[in-house]
This record gives sequence, structure tokens and C-alpha cells, in this order.
Amino acid sequence: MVRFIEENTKLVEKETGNKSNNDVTTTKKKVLQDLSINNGGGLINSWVDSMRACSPTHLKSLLKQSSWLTEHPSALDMFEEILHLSQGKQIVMFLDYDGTLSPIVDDPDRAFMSKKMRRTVRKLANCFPTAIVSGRCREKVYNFVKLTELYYAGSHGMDIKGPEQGSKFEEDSKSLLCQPATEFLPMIDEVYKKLVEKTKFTPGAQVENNKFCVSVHFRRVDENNWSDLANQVRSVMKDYPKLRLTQGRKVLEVRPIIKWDKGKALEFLLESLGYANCTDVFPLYIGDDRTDEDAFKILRERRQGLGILVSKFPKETSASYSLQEPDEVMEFLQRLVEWKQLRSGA
Ligand SMILES: O=P(O)(O)OC[C@H]1O[C@H](O[C@H]2O[C@H](CO)[C@@H](O)[C@H](O)[C@H]2O)[C@H](O)[C@@H](O)[C@@H]1O
Repeated sequence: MVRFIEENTKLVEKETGNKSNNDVTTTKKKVLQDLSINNGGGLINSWVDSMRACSPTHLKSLLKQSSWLTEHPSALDMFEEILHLSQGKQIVMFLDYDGTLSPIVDDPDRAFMSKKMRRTVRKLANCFPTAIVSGRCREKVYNFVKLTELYYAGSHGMDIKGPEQGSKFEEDSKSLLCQPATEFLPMIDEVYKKLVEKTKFTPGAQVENNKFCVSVHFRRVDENNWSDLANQVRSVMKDYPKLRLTQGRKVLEVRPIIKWDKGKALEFLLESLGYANCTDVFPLYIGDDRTDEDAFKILRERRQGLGILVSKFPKETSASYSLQEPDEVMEFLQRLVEWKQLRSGA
């Protein structure tokens, strides 16, 4: 186990070119965090426990809700404050898909967004540069959103493409494309097939190919079988030290061990839009999942813009504000559009 950790740490360091002690410590922590899923039965259970703890029915802490809301107030209630913070700056919108623009449903292939939400996002993209940042593969998330005027960052940001046509901001993107994990494609494909085979007798388990990453869905699996399913994933993963696991909402996500995530995607997009070293930009990132935390953290580190977590329940987060569900996200986006249209006299 210790050797495995050391080897994985070296690999991450090699992939990332990390040099400083701080970076190495962070890297080691990350590897340990990843390995808490990759390795060891007890640690598998700790992940399963954490997934149970995230389930609202298991939350004993509803009482904590009001103090959590004090720390992460509703972005709707604080709308004027948010506008004030963005004053004189260019707002750039980053939106997660599942659980943010579309409600969480049992069947990942049926996570449709409403027509009203699509209309709102279209108007939003006419007012501000807007990107969808998703764990899904880019083509799949595009097929749900169906708006050509957006930037799309699929596979947790490992597949980024600019708008094709019809966007006011199209000129800024100029056939933008970023795919930092192409060398992992054959490996991801192989792991996908192995995971499908390994999990085929677990009722409800579903493996989703997201091109540069793979999702193993637990949502429709009986809770009593979660540990078994996690162990099946682990048994496949042990042969792939260049891949790591992260956890989402009742899902385990297999990803290349490169230092790239939704936070890096956000930075890449800001840079591509010409806002690399600008102080007059205000990125607003809205997301509901653990993987969105990478983007929330980047915004905190850069002291730029802000993150909004979509959650009905208290969660540990680096976001500053909260919204309860996709309907509230839509209301927030609508208010942004109305404000912008009023200001530009449209
Ligand atoms: O970054 P996201 O756009 O939020 O993608 C993360 C995962 O989202 C999808 O799974 C989640 O939504 C499903 C549909 O509502 C739900 O059934 C599942 O339990 C959730 O985890 C998507 O299917 C995954 O591939 C993404 O990794």
C-alpha cells in the first residue's frame, strides 16, 4: 500500500512537473485522497459511508442548515450584493450541467433540461460569455443543451471547445480547442469495457463512457451492494496507476491522473477569452457537485468572481453563495439577464 502511494505520488509529480514542497505535499494528499477509493477494503467503505452521508435522508444535521445558510447565503437573496461586487467588471458565466441546469434523475441518459432553462441560458449567452463545464463528454452535454453559442468543457474540462456560430463572443474563441488528455483515450476506452464487464451482474449498476473519463453510477444500485460495486471498480483500477478515481453524486469517476480539472478548465477559458491577468473580470461559477469545488477553490485563490453551490443541504464547500435547485438557478440567471438588458437599454 505504502509503495503504491509512493508510486502514484511520483507519477503525479512526473505528470505535473511539481517541484515545491508545498506542491508535493498537496499532491501526496490528493493521491491519498484518491487512493482512499483506489485501495483497501476499509477505505472503500469510508467512501461508501461518505456517499451515504451525502444522501439527504442520512443527514442528521438539518439543524445546521441555518448556520450554513449564514455562511453561504442564497444568491437570490444576495443578488444586489453580487451585482455590487461585479460592478465595473465583465461577468463570465460558468455553469455545471447535471444538478445545476437539469434536475438529478435516476437515468443519466434522461437528464433533460427544460425548454425554459434552455431559453434562459441562450439569453444569458447573449449577455455574457458563457461556458458549460461538465463531467459528461462534450458531445453528450451538447446534445442536452443544444446551444451553439456556448463554450463547452466536457469530461471535467479535459475537452474544451468554443462556440461554433451565432455567439456575440464567437470572435474571441477562434476555433478554440483544448484536449490535454488525448494520450489516455485508448486506456480510458479499455477501462470502460472492463468496467462494463466487471459490473454486469450488479443490478442497477451503469457505466458511462465520457470519452476522457468514465462514470460508474450507483444511484440505481441497492445500498447494500454499494461496497461490492466499489470493490469491483477498485479491482479494475488496480491495474491502472495512471488513472484515478473521484467521487460525485452517487457516482465514481475514473479520470487520468493529470493535473487538470474544472478549475483548470475555468482558468484556461478565462485566458482564451483574454482575461488572463485582468482585474476587471468577474467569473461566476454555478455547480452542485464535488468536482465543482476545484473551480470554487480557484476563484477563492484568485480572489476573483465567486462560486455558487447548488444544494438543499449543508455541504462543505469553497463556494460563497448557494441556490437550492435548478429552478432557483434559472431564476438567478433570469435576473442577471434582466439586469444586463436594463443596463444596455435592450
Ligand atoms: O459535472 P456534471 O455535469 O454535474 O456531471 C457529473 C456527472 O453527472 C451525471 O451524473 C449525475 O446526474 C445523473 C442524472 O441526473 C444522475 O443519475 C447521477 O446519479 C449523477 O451523478 C453524469 O451521468 C455523469 O457521467 C457525470 O460524471
